[in-house]
Amino acid sequence: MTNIERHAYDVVVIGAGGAGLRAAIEARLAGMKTAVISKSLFGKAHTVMAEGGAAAAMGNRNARDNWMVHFRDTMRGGKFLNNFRMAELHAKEAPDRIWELETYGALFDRTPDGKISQRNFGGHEYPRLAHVGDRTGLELIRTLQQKIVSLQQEDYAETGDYDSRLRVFAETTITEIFVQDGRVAGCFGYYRESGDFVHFDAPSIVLATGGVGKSYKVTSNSWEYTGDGHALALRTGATLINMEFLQFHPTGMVWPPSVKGILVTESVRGDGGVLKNTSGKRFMFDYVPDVFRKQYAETEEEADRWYDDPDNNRRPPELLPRDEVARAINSEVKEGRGTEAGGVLLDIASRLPAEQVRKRLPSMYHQFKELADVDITKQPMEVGPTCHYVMGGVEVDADTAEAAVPGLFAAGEVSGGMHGSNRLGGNSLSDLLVFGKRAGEFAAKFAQANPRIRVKAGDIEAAVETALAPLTRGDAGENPYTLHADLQAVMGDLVGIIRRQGELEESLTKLAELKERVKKVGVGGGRRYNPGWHLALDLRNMVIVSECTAKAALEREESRGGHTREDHPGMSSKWRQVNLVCSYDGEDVHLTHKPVPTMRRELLELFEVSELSKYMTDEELAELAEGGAE
Ligand SMILES: Cc1cc2nc3c(=O)[nH]c(=O)nc-3n(C[C@H](O)[C@H](O)[C@H](O)COP(=O)(O)OP(=O)(O)OC[C@H]3O[C@@H](n4cnc5c(N)ncnc54)[C@H](O)[C@@H]3O)c2cc1C
Repeated sequence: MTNIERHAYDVVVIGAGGAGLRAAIEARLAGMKTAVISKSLFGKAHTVMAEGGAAAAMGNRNARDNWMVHFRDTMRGGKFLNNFRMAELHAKEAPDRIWELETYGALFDRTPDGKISQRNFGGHEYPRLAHVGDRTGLELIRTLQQKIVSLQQEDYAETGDYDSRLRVFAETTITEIFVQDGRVAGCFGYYRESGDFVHFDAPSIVLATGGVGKSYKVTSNSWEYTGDGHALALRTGATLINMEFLQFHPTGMVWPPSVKGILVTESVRGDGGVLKNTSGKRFMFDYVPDVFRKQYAETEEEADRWYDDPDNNRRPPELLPRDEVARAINSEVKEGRGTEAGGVLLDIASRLPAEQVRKRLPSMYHQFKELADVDITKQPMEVGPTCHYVMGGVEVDADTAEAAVPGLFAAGEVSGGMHGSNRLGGNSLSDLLVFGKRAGEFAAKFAQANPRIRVKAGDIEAAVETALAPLTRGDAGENPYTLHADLQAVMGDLVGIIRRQGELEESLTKLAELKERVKKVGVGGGRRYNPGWHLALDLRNMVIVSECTAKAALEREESRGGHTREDHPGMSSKWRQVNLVCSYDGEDVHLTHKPVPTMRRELLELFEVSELSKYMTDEELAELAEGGAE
């Protein structure tokens, strides 16, 4: 019989990025015995890579900023498909979450008068991103870890055991969540180093596993982003929404090939960097869509004046939301005005003195110097779109972060709804703080009200069998690395930044083949640190999540945010009313249409009717007018 280490907790948090750590802190503060589990080393989560900052309407740089402006910007960025309640809570609570981080010991950059500094970012009307140079995620993770350690020290003082109430399980991958009596009962996984199995009985589980980018070849995401939380949720009977919406960040490195996809932070543009094609033209002025025309400058002179006088000038078009900039770069390259490596030029060298570039963008300076031998204080960077963020995710209740299965919660990038069809830069770090806290709080409440159930031995045995299957097949099975490359080719070539009906249909045929091949994946060697085995298990998740994206992308016949259909180029107000919901029957993904929740009236009134008319149907506008003109 296989040896399995068994634990019992009140709350188990899967994921130790910003969302997971914030949730774990909250659950422990509520007195719950909490485990936090991380596939990677503790501290190496994706959050650590975040560069630009966390968006929160603190009004430190411009006193006109407030939650209503932030809410408006977020809804505009998401093209009105956002779960409005999530966007509202996020805008209202983000400042408190940032100030709270200071009480945990975070050291943000400062304004001359000593407040937390805030920088400009695409789609944000005012400077709003609290930051630490271009290494904000590092400080965020450092601070949250420090808080965890301080809580463990308190527990040690009381119980003599650091892990008595809050324990970290690093380099531990969860492969299964168990549901019993209609609610969550526990989860199962393996230690990456030893390959030994571990099981947790727990009434509440928080998914905080991040995104899905590793299904794409050109991506800013790290090896961890294999959609595990998305797939775990589906397999427990929970649902995903908005999976067709993937953010292709406009500026990833395009050269040299070995580093293709690595992120070039939007802060470069926020701090004055401009995009040019190979003829030297600042091309973004040609790509301002009608819905944004009023807010963006029409000439280079006005755009340049905005940096010093934002109240009397309109923003540079380089700071349009990411989907717009990514599509513009894609068009320039396609029309032959890109570089040989398939990118365009991002110039900060001619815009800021060298010492300012090094001070404000130290990571970018080193990244280009070390990886591409380019000195960005002297030369432009070569950049192009890279798969960066998934807007889609676990369908949750906005206030409690609870998924469709009782006891299952989700926060951070793995959850869906908050960002609609496109996320604004900086809104992820604030999202994971706001909803990480909420998920921890409500997971704790659920655990208080629902006793632990002991997972049935048969369910655990089945999980062991599934985990061991690739090793049992051995080298005779399908090679996981080949399968991964094939999956990335399908997703990159057929479900990429610009989508077409025929290609999406082809992707589904190919994904069905891949799904069968993944069932036959095999690896040699044993359980002790075996990356081939780890990938074999991850593929099971990637292939289901990719099916969700491809099916939803085929279904949605319009272009909106992170979903561009060449054959349906415009936004459709009918489609704005629809969320595509994915469920899973153990074999196939199924799609259903669900109405997008209707925004409360006082929130609708934050927008001019002329703006709403760009998004809403005539019936919706008539209804709004009937309610009385305000
Ligand atoms: C280069 C880069 C720069 C960015 N810059 C910004 C920025 O400036 N501002 C901003 O708002 N956003 C930024 N983002 C986006 C943002 O960093 C992420 O969306 C966010 O950090 C996600 O946080 P999270 O807590 O949801 O997930 P993560 O921080 O990725 O954490 C996921 C955790 O889940 C664990 N995990 C995954 N699967 C399993 C499993 N099966 N079992 C156990 N553990 C598992 C991982 O090990 C990890 O601990 C950036 C992203 C990148 C890639």
